[in-house]
Amino acid sequence: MEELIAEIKDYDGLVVRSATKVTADIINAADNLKIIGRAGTGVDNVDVDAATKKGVIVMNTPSGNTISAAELTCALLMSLSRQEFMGAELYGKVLGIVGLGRIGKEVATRMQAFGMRTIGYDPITPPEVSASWGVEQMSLEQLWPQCDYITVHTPLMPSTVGLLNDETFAKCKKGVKVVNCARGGIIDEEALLKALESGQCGGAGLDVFIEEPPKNRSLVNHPNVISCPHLGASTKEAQARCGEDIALQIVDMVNGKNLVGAVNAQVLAGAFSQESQQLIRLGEAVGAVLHSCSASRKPFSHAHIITQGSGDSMKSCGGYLTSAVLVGLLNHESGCSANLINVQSLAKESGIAVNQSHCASEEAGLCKVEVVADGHSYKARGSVQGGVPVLLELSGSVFRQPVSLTGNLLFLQASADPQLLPSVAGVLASEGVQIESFSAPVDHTGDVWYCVGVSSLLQDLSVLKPLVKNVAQLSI
Ligand SMILES: NC(=O)C1=CN([C@@H]2O[C@H](COP(=O)(O)OP(=O)(O)OC[C@H]3O[C@@H](n4cnc5c(N)ncnc54)[C@H](O)[C@@H]3O)[C@@H](O)[C@H]2O)C=CC1
Ligand SMILES: O=C(O)C(=O)COP(=O)(O)O
Repeated sequence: MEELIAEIKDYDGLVVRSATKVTADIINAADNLKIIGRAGTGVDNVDVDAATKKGVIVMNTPSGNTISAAELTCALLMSLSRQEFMGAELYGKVLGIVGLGRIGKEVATRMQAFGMRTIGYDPITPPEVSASWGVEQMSLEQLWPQCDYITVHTPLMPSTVGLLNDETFAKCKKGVKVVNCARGGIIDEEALLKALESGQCGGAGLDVFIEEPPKNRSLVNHPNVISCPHLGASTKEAQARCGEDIALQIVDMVNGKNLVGAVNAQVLAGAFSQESQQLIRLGEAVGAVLHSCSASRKPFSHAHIITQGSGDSMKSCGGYLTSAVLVGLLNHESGCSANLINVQSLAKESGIAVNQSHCASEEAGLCKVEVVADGHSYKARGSVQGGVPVLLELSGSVFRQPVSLTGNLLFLQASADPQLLPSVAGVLASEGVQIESFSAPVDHTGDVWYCVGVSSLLQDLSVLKPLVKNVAQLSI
């Protein structure tokens, strides 16, 4: 681990199997890290929360080793049936499969070839789906007493820790044989040892342990246990598949082509088209404008993002557009390095209440944002025109021409005044800054917002203070 912490600093990507524990310390030491690729299924060896907070994508290759893990499970079931001089046929016996996902399904169809009756339980896989591959679903209460063999194929999570425990072993047939090729702890290790000692459990095939390799050897050394050191995925074929899958998935992600296998970046799914990229740039730019214009009144307490338009892209972009706006709002905060992966959790940590809604309308796609900082509301409305993000309105001031949200921009709030432009131009010229564009609001009453495109940002914004009520600048 020390070695990885020292080495990881300059790397953009990290690919691991299950033995490498990617802890928060490793993730936080990785200044450039953008992606953690798990060449395999379970991501319980990666601190996914820490990665998400750091804005790092975690991705796995969930189907590359399915067949290998299923085959090892079947090999253990067969070995358990013939472990002694006098064995027992699998034919006609009942196999209970807890977890009917990828591996559970492959185990079922293989063991049916031996004439086993396959029953199972899964809270997500519909009974009619598992029935189509020969597994009758039932509650665990109904399942335990019927099984001659039980195999578990769930992820390790609070609801699956100790699925087989003292209480559930007691509900099983005496002499039931169990296999765990999923994760250590799904079958409670102490309960299993007790059941093996009492004969309630007639044998166990274990590929995984709570601690790997297990320091406590009581299960491994038990005469009725057949054990492997986490070899379910260790075949040439599975390793070739997982290695190739993770490499291709990372290359696709880096090339902005596709996002496959990400476990913590749901917001990015479907955000790779050119249209989505333009909307993301719009969201970030609108967020950045509101960040600059409300600079004196932080922190934000509320952000409401409304998408408007009838097109499919506007209906489906809410998730990533909201995140993009938040990136623009938060990215310039000191010490904050927000991106689309971590920004929702950063916003939550900063106490910003975020709302998102969509309003179907015949108008072209619009992104409207309202933020509240120190009790004051700031609003912006923008869209994408000709592939470029533009600002149409800022806090009640509708611009005569859409403001192109690119380059160096100055936002000025002042009383409506035709003399403002020449006065501002004079001050800017004396600072060596040229005006490249100027957008005035339609309205001429009260305090209004102007936007000025400039050749470079001002060193000292206060030179404009005598002319305006409020001034902000940013570079997009
Ligand atoms: N020993 C090894 O080398 C390998 C182990 N694995 C492990 O095998 C396990 C299964 O992998 P896959 O089949 O690919 O996963 P999967 O995600 O396709 O299937 C898991 C299934 O478990 C179900 N499930 C969740 N909670 C449950 C509960 N409380 N009771 C019953 N079912 C529940 C889910 O609905 C899902 O259908 C994972 O833990 C994975 O890490 C995977 C590959 C190799
Ligand atoms: O893919 C999984 O979940 C596994 O348990 C396989 O782990 P491994 O890649 O063999 O270290």
